[in-house]
Amino acid sequence: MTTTAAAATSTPATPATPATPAALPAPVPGPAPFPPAGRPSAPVTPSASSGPAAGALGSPWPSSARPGAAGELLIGGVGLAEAADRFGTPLYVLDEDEVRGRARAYRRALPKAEVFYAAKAFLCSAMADWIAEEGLGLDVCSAGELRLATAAGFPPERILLHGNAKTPEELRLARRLRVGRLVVDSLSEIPRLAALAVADAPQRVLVRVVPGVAAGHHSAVRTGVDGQKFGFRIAGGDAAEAVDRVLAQPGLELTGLHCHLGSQITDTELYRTDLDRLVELLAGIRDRHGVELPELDLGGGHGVRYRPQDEELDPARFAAGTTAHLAARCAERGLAVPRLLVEPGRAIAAPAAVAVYRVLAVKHTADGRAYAAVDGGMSDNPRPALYGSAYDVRPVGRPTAGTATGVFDVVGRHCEAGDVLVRGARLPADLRPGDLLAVPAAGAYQLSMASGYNLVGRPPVVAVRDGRARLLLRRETVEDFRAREVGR
Ligand SMILES: Cc1ncc(COP(=O)(O)O)c(C=O)c1O
Ligand SMILES: N[C@@H](CCCC[NH3+])C(=O)O
Repeated sequence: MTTTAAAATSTPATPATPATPAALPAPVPGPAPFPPAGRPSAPVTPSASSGPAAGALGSPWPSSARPGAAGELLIGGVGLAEAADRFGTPLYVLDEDEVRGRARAYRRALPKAEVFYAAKAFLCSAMADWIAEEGLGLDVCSAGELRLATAAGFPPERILLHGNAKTPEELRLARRLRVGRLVVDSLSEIPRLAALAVADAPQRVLVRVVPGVAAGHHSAVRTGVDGQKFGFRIAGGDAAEAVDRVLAQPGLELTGLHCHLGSQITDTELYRTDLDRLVELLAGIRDRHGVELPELDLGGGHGVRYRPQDEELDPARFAAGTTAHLAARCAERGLAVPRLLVEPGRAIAAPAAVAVYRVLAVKHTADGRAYAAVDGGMSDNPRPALYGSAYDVRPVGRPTAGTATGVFDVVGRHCEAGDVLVRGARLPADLRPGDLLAVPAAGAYQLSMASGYNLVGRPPVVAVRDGRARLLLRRETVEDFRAREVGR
């Protein structure tokens, strides 16, 4: 076993690795000094592009992605290698136009619906600004998300608050800020919320229900089924009871039902099955209480491509299928068609970011395996370790055309054998320390679930647009951790 490319003949590679030992590793630069927070930085000069038009790389890369000279990859007109040198690695590069374009696509596809971006996918003040400017609402599920959004100026009436365990403070805060809608998830919160109601402004609420539809990429995110903590089951009558109790509270205005099936769903048929059950419940509520609820929230869960071969859920197809199906079912049951609400998170944020890592070590083992160890890992992207999620990866910053390739596991730097970011990646066989690797579809549930493991620190986020890069979030340092230490 060696730790350089010199012994790469043991790589399960095609064809054989060049016999010459790798050049000395390129120096690994430390983080560059940060420009003042909140102000656009000087433009990063776009490298001369030799590649085809925008979108040339196709999904899962942002549509602005295009190859530049000498192996550079441009996102939003900014070279990733250049950004890595300037801001350090690991680095998350967020394409503002991709976020805005995806938000707009939802509004176009669902012009009569209300679209809420699910903040849990990734939230910072700039993201809240873009979402607000594109006319979407915001789905939050904690006081933290709520405070960040409103501090950034997001209009509270366009916010919807979720949570299976809302604290009394969260309920009070939501009322004080006059949050537009609140999704009820347990019987005990109904009287607590009603007690906070203000006479002139009843709180609009939806009741979260469980239709018994299994959907989502992993059991941990399947929330449309029995036997998990969210919502009220339709089967068995839990949902009907919750509706009864909300309707009995004069301070609460029940506007509709909410259902979130799960996450990373690519089959639109599942939403139609969901609608069948929701419309039956709406009809039951009409029959029992004489009220027709005006809103139906189908949650989020729209799947994206992590690799070129993956399926994705097309918002336009989703929109066409669900609106037609809802109208047909409502007509059958003699119901007025409720307004749709949707809460996509991943589908707006994931494809907009690319994670950039620097290779710190390359290891070829006598049993024919090859590992590329990078400077990030499960602390910035826990998804592979949590769900076995698969990703694409490509080298950036040096020409690779015509280079022999080998199969590598791209591993993180954390002290767990399960800290593997990408399994079985095809990368240049002469991959060496100092090389840069880019991982697309990095914008959702990576930084929002990032941790302080091993005190490595969470990476910075740089927004790119029109050839300019600006730092949104600086790198977390050990000083941030030490600042929280108030005793010893
Ligand atoms: C209630 C609710 N709404 C919306 C979302 C957003 O889901 P996704 O990012 O898969 O669209 C989630 C998370 O899965 C959720 O729990
Ligand atoms: N964290 C999950 C998605 C959870 C969505 C929240 N309800 C993932 O990365 O796939």
